[in-house]
Amino acid sequence: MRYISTRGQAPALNFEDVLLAGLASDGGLYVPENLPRFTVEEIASWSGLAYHELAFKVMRPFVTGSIPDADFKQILQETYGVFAHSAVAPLRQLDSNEWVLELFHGPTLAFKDFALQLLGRLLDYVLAKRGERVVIIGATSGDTGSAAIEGCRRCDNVDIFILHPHNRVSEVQRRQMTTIFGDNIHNIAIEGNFDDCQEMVKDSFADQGFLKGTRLVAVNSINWARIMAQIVYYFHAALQLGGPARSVAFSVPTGNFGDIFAGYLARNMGLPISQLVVATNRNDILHRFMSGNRYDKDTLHPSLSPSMDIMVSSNFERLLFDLHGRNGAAVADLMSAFKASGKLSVEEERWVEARKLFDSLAVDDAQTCKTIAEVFTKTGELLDPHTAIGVYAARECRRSLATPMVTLGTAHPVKFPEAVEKAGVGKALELPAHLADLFERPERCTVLKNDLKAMQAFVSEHGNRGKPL
Ligand SMILES: Cc1ncc(COP(=O)(O)O)c(C=O)c1O
Ligand SMILES: N[C@@H](CCOP(=O)(O)O)C(=O)O
Repeated sequence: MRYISTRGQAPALNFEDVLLAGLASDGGLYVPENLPRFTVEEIASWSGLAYHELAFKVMRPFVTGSIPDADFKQILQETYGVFAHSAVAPLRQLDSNEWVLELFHGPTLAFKDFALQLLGRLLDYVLAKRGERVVIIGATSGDTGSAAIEGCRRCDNVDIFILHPHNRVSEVQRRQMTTIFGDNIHNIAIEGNFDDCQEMVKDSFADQGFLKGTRLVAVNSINWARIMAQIVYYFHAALQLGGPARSVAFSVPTGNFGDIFAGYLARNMGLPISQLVVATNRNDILHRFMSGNRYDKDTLHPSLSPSMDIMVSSNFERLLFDLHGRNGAAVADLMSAFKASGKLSVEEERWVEARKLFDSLAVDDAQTCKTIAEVFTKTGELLDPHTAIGVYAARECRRSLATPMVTLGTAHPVKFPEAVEKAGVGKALELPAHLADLFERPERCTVLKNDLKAMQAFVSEHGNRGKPL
């Protein structure tokens, strides 16, 4: 499998090189040159497979030529063996034909574990084979950071730097990152917002001099391997609900557009998905695009769903690439105009094409709390605020009551006590056993100004197991 850039100017890479990349050298994002497509019969034959076996069937075409089948199978078995639920991603029914896919049974209690547990193991495998060390710089609004640290902490050949917006993640999320010690683990709180952190990561790919020749790898969803792993659970859910013989709809709490883009790819790979609902909080740039063809930058507002406090949505570029007939030059022009003006819209017919599949809704904090309370009272299922946004948007945007609607349950409510408390459900939240002493553990974190050079200087000073690069 070869991967090409959405801006058309970077060299094509194989899976191993795409895993060890982030942004392409032309500033674009890597996507498969040709997406594999499965027949309905083939997908139907996967019914009843264990999660790791299904993961192998879905992802195999993406890694072919880079990772031998036997090694990939073993990596997948280990990856999904660490999840606390035997079904890995269980479905919970809320109402008639309405479901939540619980994606929070991994070690850090968010959907990010599905990809980052795999990514850590793949990096270990590939770097050991190459005898190479890398530096990771990742940006987090709370969940990617801890999942990436957990996924990579045992990697011998990785130094990981995670940037989070100072005082803008929940305390549980912060502690999940800052209480993990190791001379290759570095937490940096940036005095800015998530978009500032994300921009620093992207700017670092553009100018890597500060790394003195060490390779820079991404753990955010700009890394193709993240998206690849997230495709699998759409197949997993649909197969349990009568797919592929019937269509399924999904509602996805959305920020960087990675998770929902994985659903879009699952559909293009042959899985009958009739509708994808983009569910945002008040940081609603994606909703404004889907509802009115306006992708315009705005001010970023803190919300009760902090992981989705994102303005510039990385993976939207991957969708734009497809909407423009995979014309890299057109995407490069659009993205440079967006960089200059902070505004983007597409030709009417391209937007209409997107709207055939995508609907959207922006949900405010009050409605988020109301939904947490309502669902808890009716079903006993305690939703985290991100998932609650997905459930409310699913109910509002649903096209057919006859089609199963699955909301992705992206995080465990215990990570967001403020929202749960505001919802007034009166249920005590208990951290799982492996995190029971989280609030007693010492923390380690460096606070830095919102300044690219200061962050890069910190990385060069500590990038070799805490020593200078
Ligand atoms: C709990 C939670 N829900 C939803 C999202 C949105 O996912 P994406 O950025 O892939 O759209 C995130 C992070 O981005 C998250 O941490
Ligand atoms: N919500 C994320 C933000 C980063 O998104 P990513 O999927 O591109 O890593 C987080 O919790 O960090």
